[in-house]
Amino acid sequence: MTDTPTILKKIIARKHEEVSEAKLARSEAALLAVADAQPPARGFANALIQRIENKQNAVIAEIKKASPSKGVIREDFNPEALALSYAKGGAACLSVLTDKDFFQGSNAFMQQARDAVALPVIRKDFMVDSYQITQSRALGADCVLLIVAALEQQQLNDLHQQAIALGLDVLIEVHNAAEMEQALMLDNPLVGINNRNLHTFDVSLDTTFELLDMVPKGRHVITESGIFTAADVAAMRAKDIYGFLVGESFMRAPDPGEKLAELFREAVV
Ligand SMILES: O=C(O)c1ccccc1NCC(=O)[C@H](O)[C@H](O)COP(=O)(O)O
Repeated sequence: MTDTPTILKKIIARKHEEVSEAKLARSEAALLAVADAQPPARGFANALIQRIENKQNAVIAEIKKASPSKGVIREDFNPEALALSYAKGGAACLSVLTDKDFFQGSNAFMQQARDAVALPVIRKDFMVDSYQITQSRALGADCVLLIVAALEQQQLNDLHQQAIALGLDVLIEVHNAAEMEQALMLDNPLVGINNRNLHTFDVSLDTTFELLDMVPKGRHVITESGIFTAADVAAMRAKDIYGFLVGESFMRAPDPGEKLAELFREAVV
């Protein structure tokens, strides 16, 4: 594990408590039976890669009510309506925050969004235990996020292997060069570069630009956080980055899907 920022430490500590509580309510074996009965996942990575390889914008549109850095972002919050709006606006995939204590999310939000549209969905949460991977599949997620800063290398390997075995795709998230090296040890097509510094909450798109050269052919970059303008999108596209994960900018707009279409249409160069 790299130097863990305070907020991440707090979130991780809470996640361990949540997992212990959840295990008392339902065993992992019981959850596995539910996971095994799920229909095949929707192909999160494929939906992105098809677009990226054609130099088309591949947008993961995020459903996020609140965050530790910004507090409440959107009062008028209906996951089903937001998913429909994003599908209409041209999203490739959805991201739904399921963490309750720090993001005011819920597992039900993810299921409501997924049921409303045909788009693949990533369960956006902080994975620290195999229980959560099984739980994600049981809840109907198509992909999970693994944050390198939150895991030891062995845990990262194990959770990744488990997710793939369950039919889930994985987005591996990094913030710096050391984490990128750790991420690249795994055979995984999607690498998320998060532009948000979790120590200070500062956001700099330079994080993506600085780490880009480390990414070998065959891996696909998703730039995460801090995309607000058509110029931001154009700057990424100029560096051959076509994968985007965007939350706040859409969530603050009256019609998030319309905002998506506007931001990414204008930016096509
Ligand atoms: O958003 C936060 O404040 C935050 C704090 C601590 C850990 C993670 C955090 N955000 C999760 C995300 O990765 C973003 O929701 C996602 O990249 C979208 O970012 P944005 O477009 O800036 O909302």
